[in-house]
Amino acid sequence: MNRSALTVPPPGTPEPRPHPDALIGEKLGPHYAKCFGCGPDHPTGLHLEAVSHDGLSVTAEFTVGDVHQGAPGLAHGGVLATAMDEALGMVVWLLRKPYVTGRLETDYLRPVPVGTTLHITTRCTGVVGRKAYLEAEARLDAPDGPVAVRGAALFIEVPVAHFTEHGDGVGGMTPDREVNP
Ligand SMILES: CCCCC/C=C\C/C=C\C/C=C\C/C=C\CCCC(=O)SCCNC(=O)CCNC(=O)[C@H](O)C(C)(C)COP(=O)(O)OP(=O)(O)OC[C@H]1O[C@@H](n2cnc3c(N)ncnc32)[C@H](O)[C@@H]1OP(=O)(O)O
Repeated sequence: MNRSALTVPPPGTPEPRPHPDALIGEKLGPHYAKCFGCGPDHPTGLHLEAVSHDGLSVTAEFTVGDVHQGAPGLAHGGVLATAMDEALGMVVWLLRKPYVTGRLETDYLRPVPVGTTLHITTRCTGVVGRKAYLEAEARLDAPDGPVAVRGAALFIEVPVAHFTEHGDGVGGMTPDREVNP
């Protein structure tokens, strides 16, 4: 993909490892019930479901519904970027520190019809200080289907105060998924 240097780790950056207490090889629950990306209580959200893997990687599935259209019968590009953002955020969750998206790059390679299940794979390629470098790929209807979207991102580690000062705090986070218990 056309990827800026900002989302590629500097040469020599060591391979990142998940936190020793991170759940690997397991289904990752939603981090917040009302989250547009993963929350089960969101009526028109993406309801993204993900599984973590060794190597600081996540696979996730998202089925495009009627409520996700841009052009008639096709997924909205912003919704697809959201799906990538969510699946990328689930990877940094495995570092068990709070992160937010700083930069998100998206390349759209194929249209994604309503009814498609996107198989998304995301991976962390390096962590330098507060910066986590990430990449993502979404394939049509199967883990080895045609690539429809590629993504890359820079996530920035933030203190928990980021959420208490700017949002409604961390009360909605499920207790067993706390970042820093
Ligand atoms: C029990 C506790 C529970 C807490 C739970 C909390 C969270 C849950 C965590 C995980 C949830 C699990 C899954 C997540 C699911 C979904 C993921 C969605 C994530 C999002 O959807 S989240 C919303 C959108 N997101 C924002 O709402 C961010 C708004 N923004 C800011 O809040 C600031 O902007 C911030 C904090 C980003 C930086 O501000 P700052 O002042 O702290 O730091 P600063 O600016 O110094 O940047 C430090 C270094 O990052 C470089 N840098 C920064 N931004 C860059 C950019 N855009 N491009 C290239 N480089 C960039 C600088 O160049 C510098 O680099 P260097 O150190 O090399 O100079």
